[in-house]
This record gives sequence, C-alpha cells and structure tokens, in this order.
Amino acid sequence: MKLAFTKMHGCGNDFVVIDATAAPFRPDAALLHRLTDRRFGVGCDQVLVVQAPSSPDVDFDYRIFNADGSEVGQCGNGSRALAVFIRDRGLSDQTELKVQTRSARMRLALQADGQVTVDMGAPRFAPAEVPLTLPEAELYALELAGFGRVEFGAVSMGNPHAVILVPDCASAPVEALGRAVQARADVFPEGVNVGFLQVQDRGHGRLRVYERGSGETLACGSGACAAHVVARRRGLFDERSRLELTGGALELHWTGVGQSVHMTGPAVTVFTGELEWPN
Ligand SMILES: N[C@@H](CCC[C@H](N)C(=O)O)C(=O)O
Repeated sequence: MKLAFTKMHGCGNDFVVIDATAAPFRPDAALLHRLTDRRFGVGCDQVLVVQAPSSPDVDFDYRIFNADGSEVGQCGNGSRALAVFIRDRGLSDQTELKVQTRSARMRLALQADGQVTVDMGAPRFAPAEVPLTLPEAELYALELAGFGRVEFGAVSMGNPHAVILVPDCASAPVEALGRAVQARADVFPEGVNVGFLQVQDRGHGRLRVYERGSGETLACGSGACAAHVVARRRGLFDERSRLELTGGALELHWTGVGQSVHMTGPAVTVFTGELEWPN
C-alpha cells in the first residue's frame, strides 16, 4: 500500500499529516514509528490525522500522535498546520473551521496574511483537570534530585503543562530538568509537557518546551499558551504577548480566567510524499 502524507511545520515543530477523511487510517505502533523516526522513516514530532467529523457541531475530527506513538488530545502548532492542510487539499473552502480532538475543541481561522489564529479554548487550572495530584496553588513546588526546589505553574490547555520561569532560556537545563519533572508520575499521572519561560518584559518572552512523548521541540503551541497564561496569572504579562521559540514566534492573547486563549502563528507545507507500507 502507498500511504500519502504531507510534511508540515509550525515554527519548526514538525508534522506528518494524513488525510483520513475518505478512507480510515488505523496506525499501529510500527507504522507510527516509521512515520516519526528521523533516520529510518519520514521524521516528525507529531503525526496528525484529519478525519470526517464525528459530530455535526464540528467540521473535522483531528487525532494527534506523539513521536513515541502515544495518542494525545492537543497540539496547538498542529492545529494551525491542519487549517492550511485542509485548505490546500480542497477539503473545505471555509476560512473558519471547528475541529475536535479527543480532549479539545478548537476554532481555526485562516488569516489573509497566511497566518492562522487558533481559539485554543479556556485554560483549566484545577489539579484534577491538569491533571496533577498536588493541592491547588498558583505556584507549585517539587524537590528534585540535582535541582533542589523547583517552582512551576500548572495548567491544562487540553493537555498538561508545567511552566518554569528561568532567567535565561538558552542556558536552561531543558532536557535534564524536563526529564526530571516528567519522571514524577506520582504528581503528573498522565505525564506533562515542561515549558521554560524567560520573561523579557510585559509583552515579550522566550520559551523552550520539553514535550511529553517527543522531547524538546523547536516550538510548542499549547506550551506557548500555557506559558502566557501562567505568566499572566502571576502578573508578569499583559493580555498580549509575543513568545520567541527556538523555531519561530507566536502571538498570544488571553483576557482572563474562563476565556479562550488565542494563538496566532505560521504553518508551512514542506513537501508531500508516499510511504510504501508495509515493505
Ligand atoms: N507540539 C504540540 C503539543 C503536542 C502534544 C504534546 N507533546 C503532549 O503530549 O501533550 C503543540 O504545538 O501544542
């Protein structure tokens, strides 16, 4: 069988996108590995699958698989890529789309300048919703071997995020500390994406994210939303911020608790291809 795919990225967070609107796509672990592996396969941080809508309230369903094959419920950069993919494949000519993942409903808006704005829904802070097992707080803390007391904000953007403020993103121990936080399965029963945010002023910051299931990526859209929200709740950001991630910049807008976070940024098609499978 030949499996058609499109390679895309949003600020360097890269995707293999599959159109499953006409025929079902039921990937097993081996096929996902082939799609995500950078040496023996195509290579990407996430595999995104577009499906026909499961409810009349949305235009498409959207499945997300991390590089390790785990299925998750949110991918902010991926949703911008999805909007461009749907338009370019002629699946819809609407400039506004509603999509449903297994844990989030998002509204995607294609802008005239080529950027995509995503209504990511309202952030959720209750520990059970993140989820994390600590009593509710604006700032949590963990004692981690080799790092001492590590403070972080926690939020669900449809997926779990911990956000750590750092004085300098470039020198932050993203992989080591990211792994150490993720190792606390007693605190994060569904795992966690770990963001490292350097606040520059009330509207600017730098961010690196050690993602659950994919390691450090060049950008994480839901991570950018989480970082903006955590910084704003701590009084460090105004309603709007521009975050520089390793692979590009995202614009965030959040008016406050109970309101949606809006994220704007680019989405780019790199190439299309066909994978012979199994071979
Ligand atoms: N890169 C994504 C997030 C992908 C899922 C994440 N690794 C998780 O496991 O929750 C984004 O842009 O949001």
